[in-house]
Amino acid sequence: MIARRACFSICRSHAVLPPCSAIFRNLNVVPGASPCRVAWKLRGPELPGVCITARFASSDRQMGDARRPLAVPIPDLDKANKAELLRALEASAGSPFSDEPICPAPSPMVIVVSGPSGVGKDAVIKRLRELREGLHFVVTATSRPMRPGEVDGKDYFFISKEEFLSMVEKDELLEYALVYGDYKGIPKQQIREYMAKGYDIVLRVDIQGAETLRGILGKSAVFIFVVAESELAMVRRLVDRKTETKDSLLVRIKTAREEVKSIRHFDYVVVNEEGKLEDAAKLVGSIIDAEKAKVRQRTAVI
Ligand SMILES: Nc1ncnc2c1ncn2[C@@H]1O[C@H](COP(=O)(O)OP(=O)(O)OP(=O)(O)O)[C@@H](O)[C@H]1O
Repeated sequence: MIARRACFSICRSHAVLPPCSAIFRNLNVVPGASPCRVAWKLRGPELPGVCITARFASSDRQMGDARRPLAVPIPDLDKANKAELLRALEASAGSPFSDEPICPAPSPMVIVVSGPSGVGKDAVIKRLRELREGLHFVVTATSRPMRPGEVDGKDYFFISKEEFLSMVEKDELLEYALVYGDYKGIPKQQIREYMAKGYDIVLRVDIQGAETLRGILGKSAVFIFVVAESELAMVRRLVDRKTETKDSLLVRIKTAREEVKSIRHFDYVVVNEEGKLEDAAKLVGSIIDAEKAKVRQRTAVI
């Protein structure tokens, strides 16, 4: 490969040919042989991969006949062996075929998942986690008490109000808010660390958090709004979850009615229908795939 590149760059530099007789001598090729035949000799096993093609394009120009088409025989497609055919095609195309990727790998992206309380954001994310690799789900820091079944460091980092405020002071949070009396915030360090490792980042925030993040990240992140198929379904889920008091339930329902209006600020909406959690999680996965296939990628810098 190195030899190929070196040779190709010599050709591109339009090096004057007389010194090439020395090159020919080293390569055991008789100067004066027809360009085409020399090309074939040099592509033999003694010099695997050396690109002669481009050099002869240059040699032709040096000979003052740039318009003369290169006489490179392309063997019959159905008879030639593949390696021979590729070499002939390379010769005719004028430069070696690169096996470098045509498009660079997409850079890690930030996906913000939001929606009213009780629509199933956590449930969708949990399923997506099982379905897809290469995603890092940022663990939010919160000052709220742990719910039964939750695990510190997995569901949230459960910290005291004082610890939370100290993180705010040190500018260690990308975004934070006081939600229903408790602090919730996104640690920056975690995002940086995982983006550096090539992971896509999923942030799960409430509507207020999504608004703040839109101000910080703008178009550099993808914003997905999760909803239930109806208000009734959303309230049922909240009731069935049995995590709220009567009062907090009412606050969440009133807030949710307002929050649905902000749907227009998002890039995508995912309807998480009753009993169709799998479909909702897969749809989020498809959105990520579609974003990765975009010609103009979003590039978030945290
Ligand atoms: N598609 C679905 N069908 C039926 N139940 C669901 C579905 N999605 C989620 N749920 C259930 O609805 C309840 C609320 O879901 P979840 O806790 O994920 O909501 P959330 O949007 O994260 O809420 P919050 O913002 O209050 O934390 C949970 O008990 C969950 O198991």
